[in-house]
Amino acid sequence: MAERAARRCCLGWDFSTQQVKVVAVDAELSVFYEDSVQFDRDLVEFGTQGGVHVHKDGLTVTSPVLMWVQALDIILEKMKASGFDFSQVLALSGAGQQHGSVYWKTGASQVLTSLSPDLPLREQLQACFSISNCPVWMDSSTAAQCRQLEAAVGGAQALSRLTGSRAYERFTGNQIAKIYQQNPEAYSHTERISLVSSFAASLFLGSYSPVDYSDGSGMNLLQIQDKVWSQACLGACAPRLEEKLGRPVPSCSVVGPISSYFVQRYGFPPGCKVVAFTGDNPASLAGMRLEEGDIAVSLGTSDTLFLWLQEPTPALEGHIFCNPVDPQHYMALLCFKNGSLMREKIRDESASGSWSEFSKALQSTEMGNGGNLGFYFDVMEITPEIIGRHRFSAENREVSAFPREVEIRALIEGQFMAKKIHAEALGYRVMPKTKILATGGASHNRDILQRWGAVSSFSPRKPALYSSHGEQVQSYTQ
Ligand SMILES: O=C(CO)[C@@H](O)[C@H](O)CF
Repeated sequence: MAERAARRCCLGWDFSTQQVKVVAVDAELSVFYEDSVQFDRDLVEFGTQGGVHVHKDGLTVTSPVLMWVQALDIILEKMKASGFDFSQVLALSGAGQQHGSVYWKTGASQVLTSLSPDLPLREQLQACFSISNCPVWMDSSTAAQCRQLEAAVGGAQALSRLTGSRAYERFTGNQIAKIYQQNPEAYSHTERISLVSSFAASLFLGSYSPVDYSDGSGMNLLQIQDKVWSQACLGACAPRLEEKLGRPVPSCSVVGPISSYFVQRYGFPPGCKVVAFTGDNPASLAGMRLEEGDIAVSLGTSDTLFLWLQEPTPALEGHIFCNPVDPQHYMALLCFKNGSLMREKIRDESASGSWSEFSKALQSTEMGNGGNLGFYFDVMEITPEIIGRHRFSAENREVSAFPREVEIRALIEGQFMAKKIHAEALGYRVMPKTKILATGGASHNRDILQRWGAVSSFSPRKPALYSSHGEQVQSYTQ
């Protein structure tokens, strides 16, 4: 076989809710390799749905940490089997679903630093976690811990000024507090707590990687102005927490060279740099090269709307994170939990599980949906905190059902109107030069995007709308 031309590159990793994905990017920023492991499809023994387990209480949501570890084993073996030349990898970094937390058992660091290159990660890390099922961002079971934290620091607004957000159930500090309160023995046997992003970086580093400022802003623990842990918040959540978290670092930090495990097992060069991983949304802001005044919409498992800010403007709704690109700046974010999983449910119910049927329904109905409005929250929504499906006819009467085409348009228009209304309530404004950039799985569906463009073009300043490929999407007026 002809020798493959050497192609120096960097690897980008995404440890998201539903999959682990890798892309290889060369010096011309061309993606020449990508692969993914879908948890539900490729790791069926873990029995997840959408990559998670929703517990019987309907509020607790977790994912098995060993599923994430094994997914990495699988994807690296697939790369190796495909003949991927790891020796050309100069550096790697990545993203993780925000707010999720991983609990390393006392003694795990010794295992992590002395991995045998003859064995997969899962086999060696099997006994390294004090909590097997990690709380993830879809969890909403920590309302009590949220109230305790807000009370400890002087209320919701005070907490928002300090950490960029009032207390949110999915935020890591409240999740740690719940584990300390309900499973004190596991907490006492935990020597390190990582976010999903820093957990992934730790696997490549062969030691504990620090939390970065940007993803650390999603914990209700980091003072976003000073970039240090808030002693008041740490103390309100759990004892001796700071020693389990380590010191946070700027999101663009090189945290060290790749572990010898990957050099010997896969052929990475010993000098391959590991750059701090960060949260999926901060990574999207960085990857999309968002500029001041632009707005990004990420249509993923969750839908998020975010933008670059020079100054923090903490409020009681939405979040302010440290900026992943410029540590002196910030980013604002609104999160909508009923994102792609909600769209997939309506697709299955009203379009026979087919995206092309879904698109046809959007094409066959008018903008404004004849005055019919719908809001669909099958799981407890974050923005705002509400659950259930709520449909209203043109006569403003609540109805129990819509015809299937009307239902599909009501879902999409309702999701985008909610984003616009909540964003404007926080002061986000479409400016003359505003670009709206779309990313995430659903952004590949032009029919969905064009409805977002139509909704956002309600404003007099008709912003330019771009897909995840960077192409401008002409938003129909229908
Ligand atoms: O909770 C969120 C952001 O605050 C979600 O967008 C998660 O990051 C999705 F993984």
